[in-house]
Amino acid sequence: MKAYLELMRYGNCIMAAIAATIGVFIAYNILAANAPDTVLFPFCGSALVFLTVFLVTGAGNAINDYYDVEIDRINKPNRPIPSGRISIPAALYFSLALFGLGTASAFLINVPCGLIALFNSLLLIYYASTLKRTALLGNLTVGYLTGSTFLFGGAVFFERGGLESVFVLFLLATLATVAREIVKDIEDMDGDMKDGARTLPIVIGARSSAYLAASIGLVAVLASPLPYLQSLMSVRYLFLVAVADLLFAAAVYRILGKGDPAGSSRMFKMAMAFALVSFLAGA
Ligand SMILES: CC(C)=CCC/C(C)=C/CC/C(C)=C/CC/C(C)=C/COC[C@H](O)COP(=O)(O)O
Ligand SMILES: CC(C)=CCC/C(C)=C/CC/C(C)=C/CC/C(C)=C/COP(=O)(O)OP(=O)(O)O
Ligand SMILES: [Mg+2]
Repeated sequence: MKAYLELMRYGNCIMAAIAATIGVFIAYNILAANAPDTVLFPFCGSALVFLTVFLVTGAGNAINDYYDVEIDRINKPNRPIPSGRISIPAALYFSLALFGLGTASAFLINVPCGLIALFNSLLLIYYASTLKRTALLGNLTVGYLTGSTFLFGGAVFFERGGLESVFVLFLLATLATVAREIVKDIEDMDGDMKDGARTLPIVIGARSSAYLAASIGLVAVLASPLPYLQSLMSVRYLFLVAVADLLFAAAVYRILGKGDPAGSSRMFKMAMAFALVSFLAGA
């Protein structure tokens, strides 16, 4: 059981599910502010949103490790599949089962949510099998998928414009994730090169990739006041996201100043987690 939770990277699943639930809450706040007597908070829908994103994210992580087993034997040999704790066929069937359950639960919410979950599931499989080995396109894909958690939450109110209401959260999460994914590719250059992957650092070099990741990360920081300026978030958000911005700046320094991709990737993730807390507190 523990190995399967590790294969799912359940910490990421919880983060992603919380982000999607924040998307529901933000969209509800905006719609209820404009039509207080006609919008009811969807408790059941929120639970299904949390469950769907938890399952589909876990499926995406599992199928990723299924396709990455040869890279991970070099880069991350202690992961469940290369370490032999989970067999390759078991990992595949586990991932497909999670995709099926997650997509089914999304359709229980409404058709737009079901279609987003189905599209994201197919994209996660295509990313793991193909896209992740293409320069920048793989990074943009993971960025969209991570940012789409907010869109998925807003889609609960699809017919009332819920998607548009959370677009800026989608944008911030996508920018931050793309920056971190480029840094992760710098960290994984050895295994990726042996696997014949043509990631951005392999194509343009680690230093140029570091500058691009830093630039995208700093754009995300500069854009971070937007949810407050758009009245999506309270002033509490502003104070808390300032801490996240400092962590993003530290992540940028780690990769540009110290040439430490592993440390920068960890710092980016801490910044993203703290940014999520600021969304929660400010919503
Ligand atoms: C500037 C600003 C305010 C940015 C917003 C940042 C934000 C709120 C990001 C949300 C992040 C989120 C929804 C994360 C979900 C889980 C996750 C980490 C997804 C991406 O994972 C892909 C990654 O490659 C997994 O690798 P690892 O973390 O090393 O297992
Ligand atoms: C909104 C819905 C229904 C689903 C969203 C699903 C989400 C949040 C996806 C986020 C991105 C994600 C979890 C991608 C999974 C694939 C993955 C682990 C990408 C990074 O893989 P590698 O580039 O191989 O790096 P690793 O070394 O971490 O394996
Ligand atoms: Mg991988």
